[in-house]
Amino acid sequence: MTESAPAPSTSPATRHARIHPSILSADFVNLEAELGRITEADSVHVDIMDNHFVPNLTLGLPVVQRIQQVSPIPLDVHLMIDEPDRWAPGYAEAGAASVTFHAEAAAAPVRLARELRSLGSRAGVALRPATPVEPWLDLLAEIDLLLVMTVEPGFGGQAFLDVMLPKLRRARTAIDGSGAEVALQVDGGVTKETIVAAAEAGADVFVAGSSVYGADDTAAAITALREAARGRCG
Ligand SMILES: O=C(CO)[C@H](O)[C@H](O)COP(=O)(O)O
Repeated sequence: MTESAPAPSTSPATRHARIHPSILSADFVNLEAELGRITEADSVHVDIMDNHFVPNLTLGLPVVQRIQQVSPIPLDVHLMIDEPDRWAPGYAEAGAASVTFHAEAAAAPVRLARELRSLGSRAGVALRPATPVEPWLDLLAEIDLLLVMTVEPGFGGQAFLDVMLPKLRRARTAIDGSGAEVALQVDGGVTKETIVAAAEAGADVFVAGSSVYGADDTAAAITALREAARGRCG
């Protein structure tokens, strides 16, 4: 089993950009080799789509269990599925470092987050662009990761929605005020240009699909993202 990455710091002085390439943009026929292209990353972001919650279908638990066995870096699982209360614990049992479910889909999010933590994963909550962050700010102590989607979930290669920046700023202010150790993740349209505004708005974990896997030199792409965000997070 791959070791979990250390929990992100909430101190602005020590917070640093964490880059999570999304294998949604990888070659699904050669996943092990594709994982080997991103060993400089902090985690690999694994998008699970069920063709119900979003209009796309990707991987399921058996594939994630196998990825967990061969991945040189921790797994950051993002569940874009209905009924996460039923399915998410399986991904934690598989050894994922973090399991993020959608706020819009969970029936009992606090109970689910507690279950994921009890199974050894960090618990994340994801918000579609139109989902307000405010109801979740009282629950920060119950989660380890808040994912603000910067595209409509479902597909890679979309443009970053900069109208999400105020939501990120409000989330950052609340996280810093809460004292809770909660990573603030953005996903969708992250490039070495858009990462600057996202980092300045308070994000500290960046999911990047096309901008990493679309590059010939994935290591250089990861480094360029990290450098672009350096010193700006929070
Ligand atoms: O969750 C996702 C889509 O729902 C993907 O992780 C995201 O879109 C990454 O792809 P890109 O960086 O190309 O936008």
